[in-house]
Amino acid sequence: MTIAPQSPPSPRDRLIVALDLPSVADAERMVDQLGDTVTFYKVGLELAFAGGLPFAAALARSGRQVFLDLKLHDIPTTVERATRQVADLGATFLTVHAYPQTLAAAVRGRTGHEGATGLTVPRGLQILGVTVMTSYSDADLREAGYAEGVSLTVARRARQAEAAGADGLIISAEEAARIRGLVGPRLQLVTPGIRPAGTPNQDQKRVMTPGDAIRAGADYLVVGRPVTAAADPAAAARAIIAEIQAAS
Ligand SMILES: O=c1ccn([C@@H]2O[C@H](COP(=O)(O)O)[C@@H](O)[C@H]2O)c(=O)[nH]1
Repeated sequence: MTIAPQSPPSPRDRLIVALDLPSVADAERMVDQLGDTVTFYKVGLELAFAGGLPFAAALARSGRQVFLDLKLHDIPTTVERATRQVADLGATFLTVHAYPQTLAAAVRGRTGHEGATGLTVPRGLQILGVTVMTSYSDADLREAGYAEGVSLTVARRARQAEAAGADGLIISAEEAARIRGLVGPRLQLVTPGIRPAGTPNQDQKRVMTPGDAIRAGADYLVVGRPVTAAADPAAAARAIIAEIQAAS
């Protein structure tokens, strides 16, 4: 079988807006405000625990791309079965923590699933391994008992994710160029910790501007508060997309 090469996403499709909001009603309002400017949304823990999974499925059915940032981490059977359930929601990306057992289980869960009809259901779900959270510095990681620090830990987890058959990585854009050299072109590099110039870092420690992140080799930028807490979220999103375009 020949697989046609995928065309690279447009600048607009490379921006993933994190809907870290307290209710589905707030999320619906934000999606309405952003209109056609944004095509790709992330539903994380806050919204998922507020009824966000049916909302995410509806968003996917409406033609938007959906990233379920659920950061699964459990014994392999639980992760595999949970991934099977998530695969039915129509999302594009699902995160799991980038540990070898967890990654391998999620990859099994997103493939070869039998639907209610007994036929294998075709899957679009891609598994992203969370390497080291962008809110962690070297000191934070060492305090948590990981003596290697950020750079070596991200590299180790990236190689393990590739070996496990994951589709992509959550890294900070600071690591993108080096990790691309390590893992080759197959894995999608998805980067939170994006801060347009002049916006506060808040709890993020490893940050980059949208333009620098694209130049460093990020495939997708995840942006939450700089868009959702802006006075004009659509204008903030348009400015980021313009920066992505200029840097592409
Ligand atoms: O390492 C990680 C993994 C996930 N995130 C998520 O991305 C967004 C970032 O939101 P901002 O408001 O732009 O800081 C948020 O949903 C995190 O849960 C991350 O930041 N870092």
